[in-house]
Amino acid sequence: MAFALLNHQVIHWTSVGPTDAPAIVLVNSLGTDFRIWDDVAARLRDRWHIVLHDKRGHGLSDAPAGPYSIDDHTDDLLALAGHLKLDRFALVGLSIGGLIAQNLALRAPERVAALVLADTAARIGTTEGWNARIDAVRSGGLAPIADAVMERWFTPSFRAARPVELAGWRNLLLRTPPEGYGGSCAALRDADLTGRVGALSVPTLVVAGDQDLSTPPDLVRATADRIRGARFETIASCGHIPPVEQPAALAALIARHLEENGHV
Ligand SMILES: O=C(O)CCC(=O)CC(=O)O
Repeated sequence: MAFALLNHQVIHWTSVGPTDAPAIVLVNSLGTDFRIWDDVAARLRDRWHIVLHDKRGHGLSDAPAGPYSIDDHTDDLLALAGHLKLDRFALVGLSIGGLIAQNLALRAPERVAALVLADTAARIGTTEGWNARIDAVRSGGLAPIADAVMERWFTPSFRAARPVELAGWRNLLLRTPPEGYGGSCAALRDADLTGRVGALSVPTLVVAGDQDLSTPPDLVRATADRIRGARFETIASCGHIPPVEQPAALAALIARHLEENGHV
């Protein structure tokens, strides 16, 4: 693991796999850090250079006072790519990470060889919903929302069969700084790329967990329908966090998309 000072923030990052292989940048979701990608990275690291980071407000990165914007998160990611001298890379974004990925691919399409958007949309949630979540976290921290979040992240069968892992991922959520979590909720509240995703020019795969309650498959598919040439796939027996619940299926979809688009 490593740290870099980017846009005046300490950003925690790591990479695995051969540094001379084509790069994949994985961008994580709200209330998580880059450990959610461990089981996906393990499946891809023989063939690709995998770059991971904790977005601001999360993990071991700085959590400056919010609100943040999708452009702030995108600026941090572009700065990390510059720091690592990554001219061109595949970009895989989960949920808010998918919004960051869409935004980066719109701002710097020449940098993005291929795009995978997982459990995300051009617009996620409502202003009222995000403001309520920001208020809840500001007054009570993460604990009061944690059980409801776990029900959206993971299917009932995962929660029943893997209670110890569930407790661990709940701990990850609980340890997210409230300022960082709320700051990124504001970024979600203020981001609406609906009118812009039609301009995406990068080969795009859009993926949804079939039981995702945060970004349900119909919402995810609606964004895929706006992106020229995008392919839409669902992952069976999966909630909002496929890299944890169905890493093999997600890794296989990513690998196939990159192979089909020559990023090998
Ligand atoms: O996961 C994200 O990045 C945002 C979507 C969300 O609200 C997740 C959740 O249900 O808590």
